[in-house]
Amino acid sequence: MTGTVVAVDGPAGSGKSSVSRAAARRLGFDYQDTGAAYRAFAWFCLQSGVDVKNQAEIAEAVPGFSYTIGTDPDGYFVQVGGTDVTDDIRTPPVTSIVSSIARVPEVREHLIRLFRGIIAESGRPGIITEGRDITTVVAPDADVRILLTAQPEVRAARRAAEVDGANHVDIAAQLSARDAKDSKVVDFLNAAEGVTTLDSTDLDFDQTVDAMVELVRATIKIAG
Ligand SMILES: Nc1ncnc2c1ncn2[C@@H]1O[C@H](COP(=O)(O)OP(=O)(O)OP(=O)(O)O)[C@@H](O)[C@H]1O
Ligand SMILES: Nc1ccn([C@@H]2O[C@H](COP(=O)(O)O)[C@@H](O)[C@H]2O)c(=O)n1
Repeated sequence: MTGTVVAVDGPAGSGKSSVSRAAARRLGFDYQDTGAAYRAFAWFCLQSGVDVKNQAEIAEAVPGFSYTIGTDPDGYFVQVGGTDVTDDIRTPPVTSIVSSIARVPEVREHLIRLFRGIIAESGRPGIITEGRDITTVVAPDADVRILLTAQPEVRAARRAAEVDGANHVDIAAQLSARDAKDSKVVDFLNAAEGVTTLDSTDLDFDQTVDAMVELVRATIKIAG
């Protein structure tokens, strides 16, 4: 039986992966990073010589995509056909094409089925799944639905702090370009009905994790 399902959406760099993973660890839940699947498929297309400007070619590559993700927050990994791609999917060549790949309907249909299967098969008391369309498309009936956001300049500053010598202006432009492209496919900038907005602009990392954990615990208490 599926436990508590938590859906988290938000723009690039809003803290979806890091905060969701830390909250899952605290709650003893599984954690599913759906952006990793789109990135892994983009990596697979590059490796397979698919013309990433050709939607038909991208769609034809879908059946050959074999994907595994670790949902233990302490055992995160991403594999494509047995190859570990956990780090490779975060590199600029993948990040620069992932939005074009993610807008192909056959890709979305395939991955959404896969995400729902992973949620259904979770053996833990709950699972936090994060991405762009989790609260609205993948798991609209989730027990807890959160839009995690932060002001664009704050998101860019946090991302820039991850990389030595990063150019803050370039990073802000990249985040905003990706959000503009992605938000043509799904709306993750506005909270859908019933979705709670968690704005971390003025919160530090631990305060944001505390707020997410509290939202989940409050729901479990009401339900139980
Ligand atoms: N409230 C916060 N205070 C300070 N830093 C934070 C906070 N939330 C997240 N961060 C940091 O911001 C950076 C971006 O977070 P993260 O990678 O989790 O975002 P994301 O939404 O998953 O991004 P993307 O969509 O690009 O994958 C990380 O370095 C993370 O530690
Ligand atoms: N539910 C989702 C999740 C992700 N995407 C696309 O994947 C890209 C990478 O996501 P990250 O969270 O790892 O940054 C993102 O830019 C989207 O193009 C998606 O469409 N739906």
